[in-house]
Amino acid sequence: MAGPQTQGLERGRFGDKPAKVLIVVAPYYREIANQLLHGARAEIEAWGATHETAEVPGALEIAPAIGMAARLGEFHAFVALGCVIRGETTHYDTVVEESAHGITLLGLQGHCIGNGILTVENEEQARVRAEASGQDKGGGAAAAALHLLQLSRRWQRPEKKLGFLGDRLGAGE
Ligand SMILES: Nc1c(NC[C@H](O)[C@H](O)[C@H](O)CO)[nH]c(=O)[nH]c1=O
Ligand SMILES: CC(=O)[C@@H](O)COP(=O)(O)O
Repeated sequence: MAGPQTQGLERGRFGDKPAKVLIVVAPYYREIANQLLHGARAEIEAWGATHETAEVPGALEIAPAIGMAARLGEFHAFVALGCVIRGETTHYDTVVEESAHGITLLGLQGHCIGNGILTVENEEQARVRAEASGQDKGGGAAAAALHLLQLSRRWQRPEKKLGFLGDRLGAGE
């Protein structure tokens, strides 16, 4: 399993209805993006979930794209993939901070999102972190998103599924 081994949460299939994951990738550095995608897709499939992929121009567009897709209600979890490499100006700081901030805001709205946007000094640092056979940050981001989905499903109260009837029956009190 990619990423930190979260205690008590193992890869679990999501019942008979596989989870549907949207990967939003910014292929600003195409080869790095491909490595991240490879790791993320392998991890999602290991969880018994399905995936679709959407490309955006750069890391700053990832959170807006996820926000648009989340409003469709078609996907259960999201994975953000990209690579930001420091240049000569302070633009790096803007791209790094705002791309992460946008993802955090969406997560705080209850969306299950894993952040696999690399923020590095050079392409070698990116390569080591992107390779599925290396640090596999793409797989780690996918695992994080699916852990959040697993938690959300664990915490869903049965009466919530019953709706009005559950409230009337006082379930869960
Ligand atoms: N420098 C990098 C960027 N910059 C582009 C921005 O993300 C954005 O697409 C642009 O400002 C238009 O809104 N993006 C990356 O993903 N990686 C970089 O290193
Ligand atoms: C992360 C960036 O925005 C950076 O690649 C842009 O490079 P520069 O700061 O040299 O314009």
